[in-house]
Amino acid sequence: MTHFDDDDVSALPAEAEKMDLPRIEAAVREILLAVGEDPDRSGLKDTPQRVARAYAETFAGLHHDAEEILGVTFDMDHEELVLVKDIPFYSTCEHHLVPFHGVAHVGYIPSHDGRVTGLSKLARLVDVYARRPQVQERLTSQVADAIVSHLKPRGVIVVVDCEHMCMSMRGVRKPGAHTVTSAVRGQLHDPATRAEAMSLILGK
Ligand SMILES: Nc1nc2c(ncn2[C@@H]2O[C@H](COP(=O)(O)OP(=O)(O)OP(=O)(O)O)[C@@H](O)[C@H]2O)c(=O)[nH]1
Ligand SMILES: [Zn+2]
Repeated sequence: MTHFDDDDVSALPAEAEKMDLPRIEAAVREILLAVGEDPDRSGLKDTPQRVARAYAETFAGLHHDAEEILGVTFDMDHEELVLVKDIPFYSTCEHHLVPFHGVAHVGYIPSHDGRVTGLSKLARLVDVYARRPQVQERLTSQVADAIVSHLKPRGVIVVVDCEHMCMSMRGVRKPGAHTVTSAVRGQLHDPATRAEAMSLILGK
């Protein structure tokens, strides 16, 4: 089995320290054997190590939480909708361990005391939950609920639009099919407020 030397370690994401990379390597080697491949042929010899390194990145969100991202807020006199749309992300379907990917639109109406977060933090929050074995519905509600817990906003809307590789490349084989999920909290349940947010999300 390949092991990580000093050069490899410097290329690893920090989260790798919390993962058992040799165990991932051993498992990948087993999968290659099980499907009828020769894991010792030259093209595959470094693959278990590469996959372990890639998984450290793909599943890095397991070792982060919303508090790290939304723990610091600042005051701003803005009590109306803040929306970051078209946040691209990649996640991993927990049923088949293949990617699903697309965009998230994340909006909230700040609390009366003006607790606001940096715009980039909304995109980082999406990644914290995307970089895990996931289903799209849970990803959507986790992002909304993290914003509710940490920013105490008056309302939240999260809309996620994805293509699932497990539906495109195998199984039902419907490339191009999109799955759209939404999570709405607080004042964004109000039809007019929700309609305004949706028109901003859908507007080009
Ligand atoms: N609700 C939901 N379902 C998902 C998600 N990602 C994948 N799936 C579905 O999970 C289901 C798993 O169904 P199973 O019948 O257990 O597995 P399968 O035989 O591989 O199913 P097929 O994909 O239909 O071949 C499939 O219908 C997938 O489309 C997701 O994010 N949310
Ligand atoms: Zn799947």
